[in-house]
Amino acid sequence: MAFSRISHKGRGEVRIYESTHDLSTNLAEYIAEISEASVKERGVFCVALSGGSLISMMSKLRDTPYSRTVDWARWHIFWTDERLVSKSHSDSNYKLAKDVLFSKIPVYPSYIHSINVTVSAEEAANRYEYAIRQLVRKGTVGASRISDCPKFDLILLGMGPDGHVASLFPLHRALNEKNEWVTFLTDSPDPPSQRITFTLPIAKVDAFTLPRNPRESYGSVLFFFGGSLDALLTCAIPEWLRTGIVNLQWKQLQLFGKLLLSAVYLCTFIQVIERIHQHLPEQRIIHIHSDDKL
Ligand SMILES: O=C1O[C@H](COP(=O)(O)O)[C@@H](O)[C@H](O)[C@H]1O
Repeated sequence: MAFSRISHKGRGEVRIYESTHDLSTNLAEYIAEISEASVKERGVFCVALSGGSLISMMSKLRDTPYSRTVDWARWHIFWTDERLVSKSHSDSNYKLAKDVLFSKIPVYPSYIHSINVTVSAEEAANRYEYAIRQLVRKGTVGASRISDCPKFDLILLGMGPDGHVASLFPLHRALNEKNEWVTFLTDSPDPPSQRITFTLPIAKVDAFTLPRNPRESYGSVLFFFGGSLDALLTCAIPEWLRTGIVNLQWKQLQLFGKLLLSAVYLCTFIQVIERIHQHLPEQRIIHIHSDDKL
């Protein structure tokens, strides 16, 4: 299987695959290995999943040998984020994972820890955090040795085209949440607007993908605060101001704005990465970032 590795000074590595097929084959193998090791060590395997393209990349787990060899009855499944829609809605991360995976493999229904979407987003976040706290207390979910955080055996995160992971969006205030494990959004930049998400202290990042198209990504700085600066700049400057300025001035303003935003992003990025690195060796988190987004 062809893939190249980039190591990050003992802080995990990036694997770049030549095809989605190779990536999903290797991902299934990796998940099965971590599951086996966790069950051996702790008697259970606690995995947190995002929604999106990640789920189809996990679909090889339904096939042999995994359908027979994985100890499915020991799996506890969590969601890194959820959209506040009914569980039968096509936007539901729960529905996606259930349709593609969990209706096809013998996991215990009571070990599927989905997010309650019948209450307000705030209430749903509080209840989910409470449920996780109870499981940490019982020892089902591991506890961090260095922070007041749960330690899942594995967290699998996709990444949206704008660089969002779980429902943590670039520059959104949910990124500043330091105390809660789970928070909520009522103004998600991507619909649906109401979402529940793991916060940055839990959804730490240990793989760094360097986007291959520098024009779109503005280099590695935008790994987490990803996306197009043009789009962000357009959001940041009100319409009345943009239309009130002649084209030439607008070009200069764009350049100035880009420089300013780049500086702000760089500072914020460094801070976030420093914070993430404080916790890195503790928890396995895999980022899936497919190139066709770039
Ligand atoms: O909105 C979401 O998007 C991200 C990324 O999805 P992808 O299809 O672009 O990989 C997903 O990880 C997250 O769970 C979901 O709520």
